[in-house]
Amino acid sequence: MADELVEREVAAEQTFVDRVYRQLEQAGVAAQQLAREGHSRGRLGHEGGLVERDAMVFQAAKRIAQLDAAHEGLVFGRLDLDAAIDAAPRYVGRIGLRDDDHESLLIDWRAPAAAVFYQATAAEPHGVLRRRVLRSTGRRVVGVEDELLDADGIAAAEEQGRELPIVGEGALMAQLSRARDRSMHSIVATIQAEQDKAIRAPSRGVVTISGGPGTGKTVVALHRAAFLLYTDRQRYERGGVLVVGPSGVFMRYIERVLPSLGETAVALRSLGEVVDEVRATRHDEPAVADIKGSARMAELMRRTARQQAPGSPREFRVFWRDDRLVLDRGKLGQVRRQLMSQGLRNKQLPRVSHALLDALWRQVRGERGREQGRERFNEDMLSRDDFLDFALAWWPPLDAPTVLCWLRDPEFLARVAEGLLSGEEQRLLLKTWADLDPSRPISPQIAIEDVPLLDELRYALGDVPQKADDERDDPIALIEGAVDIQELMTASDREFAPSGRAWRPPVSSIEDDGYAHVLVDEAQDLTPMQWRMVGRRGRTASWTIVGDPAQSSWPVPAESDAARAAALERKQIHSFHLSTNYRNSAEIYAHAAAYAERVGLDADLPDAVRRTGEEPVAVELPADASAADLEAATRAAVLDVAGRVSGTVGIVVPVARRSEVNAWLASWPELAHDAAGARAAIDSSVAPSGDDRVVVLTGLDTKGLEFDAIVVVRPQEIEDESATGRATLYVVLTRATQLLTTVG
Ligand SMILES: Nc1ncnc2c1ncn2[C@@H]1O[C@H](COP(=O)(O)OP(=O)(O)OP(=O)(O)O)[C@@H](O)[C@H]1O
Repeated sequence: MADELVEREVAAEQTFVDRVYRQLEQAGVAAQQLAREGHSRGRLGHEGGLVERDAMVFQAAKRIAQLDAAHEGLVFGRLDLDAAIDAAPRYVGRIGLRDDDHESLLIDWRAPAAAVFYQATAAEPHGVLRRRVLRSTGRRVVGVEDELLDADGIAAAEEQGRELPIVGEGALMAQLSRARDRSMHSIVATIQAEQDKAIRAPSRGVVTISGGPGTGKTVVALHRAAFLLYTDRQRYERGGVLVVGPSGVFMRYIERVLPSLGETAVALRSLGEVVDEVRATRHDEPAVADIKGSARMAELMRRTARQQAPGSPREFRVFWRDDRLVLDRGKLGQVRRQLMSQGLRNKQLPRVSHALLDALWRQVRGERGREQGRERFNEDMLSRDDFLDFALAWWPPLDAPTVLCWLRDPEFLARVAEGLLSGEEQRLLLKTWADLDPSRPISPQIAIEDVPLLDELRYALGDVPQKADDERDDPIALIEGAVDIQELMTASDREFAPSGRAWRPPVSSIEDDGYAHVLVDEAQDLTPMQWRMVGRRGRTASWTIVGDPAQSSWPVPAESDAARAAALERKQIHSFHLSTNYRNSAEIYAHAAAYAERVGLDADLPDAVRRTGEEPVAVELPADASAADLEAATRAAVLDVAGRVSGTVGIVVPVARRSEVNAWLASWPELAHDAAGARAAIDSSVAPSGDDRVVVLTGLDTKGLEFDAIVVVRPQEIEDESATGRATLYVVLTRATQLLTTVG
């Protein structure tokens, strides 16, 4: 009987869903027609606007269908309201859709009319009698999950002949228990009331979202990005939305959420990719990362950007008429200081030749020379290769990678680091910079921690001014300094560039860095230097900042707080807090919370709502256990959990054991062929392919991710690995949805 009832309800919903898809196909036809007409009609008045909207809806729906056919349907929610409000059901979907009469058929989840779907509770039903979530596979409805919000209301409705049965076990629990795969999924169907408030917060100033592990901070922030695009598409599409997360692995984990909501106009960048055209993927060791992240590096970069280019000429001599003119160190020093005082280094390029000519002209004393005058002098000088070569070699246009490479020289570093860095700190930095080579692309040579330094240099150097085309052959423009830098560099490069690399202007300009909205995830981990870098992208933006201080891996929180405050200037802050852990089973989270308490982390402890009956398992090895014992115990643990969950398994290891454990995995035949088809991925940092179910990660790699099962190898070593090892281990212990085993 109960099954029959469910079947009947599912069939009824299928009828509606079929209608939605038919309507969508019509939108598709309209969209194609629009494309054929070259958009000419789209801009004309009311009718054109409607056709254009059809096209947009169709495109968004196509993207969603491609991405999520196997998981989530376009239509996911239904509300039955008090007849006094509306006796007809209202449907909520990932996009909005109208029928032929332009009446609403499906409400976009972000529209004000859909808010009640998320905000109604039994205590405050807002006129909602029943909330229903439709579970679908592609176009097929496979189940419904109902929630009763107003029992008296339903009884009254049934008296009036409306049938509103309650079926299913609750959408949230069904959603939370599903097996995890390699991607984060959208939660549109089950957004909870406290999350909805953060998603729909007005877009002014800064919205902060805090909460303990697994409370949905990341997924909520992404839905907020989609909400902002919906509410003010023009502004956010034109200005851009930047989402910054901790790692490439994390960005790949979250990259499907926004497209599955129909949004693609968002830049997802890991901290190693925030600067255009730069892509760093590896971390420095913790001691080096701590130095490179500290606010002192801003001063170091400022000083570096003001140094004379190593290897540049220090003197210029020329005969003109009856005079021997000399620019020696002292005179050049004066010109340098004068130019530097006028603004950013590259911005002075157009003034360089003029300033040098001034200094030379002051030395012209002979009668013949004075009589011929300054104009003639300028013309003569500017037609001499030796003068132009000198000018450009002495004050070359500089890009940030070239200047960063200056720091590989110990003497240079000692000079600029005076009073800023200890000898030991300089030694640690040199270890990572000694092999920098300015003639090779910079990205593969640098660590994630170097990227903010490059950005700092970009801003300290300034952009190289572009020369207007009509000034090309104008000698006056040349004197004014509008030299064609590219052409002249070719000559001077031959002599002065370290390896003959011709200088090219960077493609990106610091003026193009700004976004309309900046969303920072795992914000507790940003170093002061990273805050400065991200801050530059959001000077005029609204912000969403997401984090949990107890999960922080930055050792000097006060320094970071100051940098964060500076990045946000005096923007108004609206704070939201999430209090339910949707990831971990209650058993796993109790274990992690007890750990946090034991080691003295000041953790924000959310409630975990889902019980599985599976307690975490601790496998204890004797202190003198051999490598073979550790491997055997790890293998047993991994095979055990891999056999009991159908989704992903993470093996978390100390950094120093990473390659060792990867080698083990490669030699375990069971893993390659286990019953559930698990295949070992070799090392997460090389981007395992999509169907790999088992991955090896270090503690820091796990930030923001989740797995059905986690096996932690030697947790004590992870804790001892860095100054913030306890927080890292706490992160690791909060990654599993179903099973947690530690092998210690
Ligand atoms: N309302 C919801 N409905 C269904 N699933 C949810 C909901 N809220 C969160 N989740 C799920 O809970 C898990 C944790 O979410 P998320 O990763 O966003 O949490 P977080 O607060 O960023 O975690 P952490 O700080 O530990 O990295 C995800 O699988 C997410 O899909």
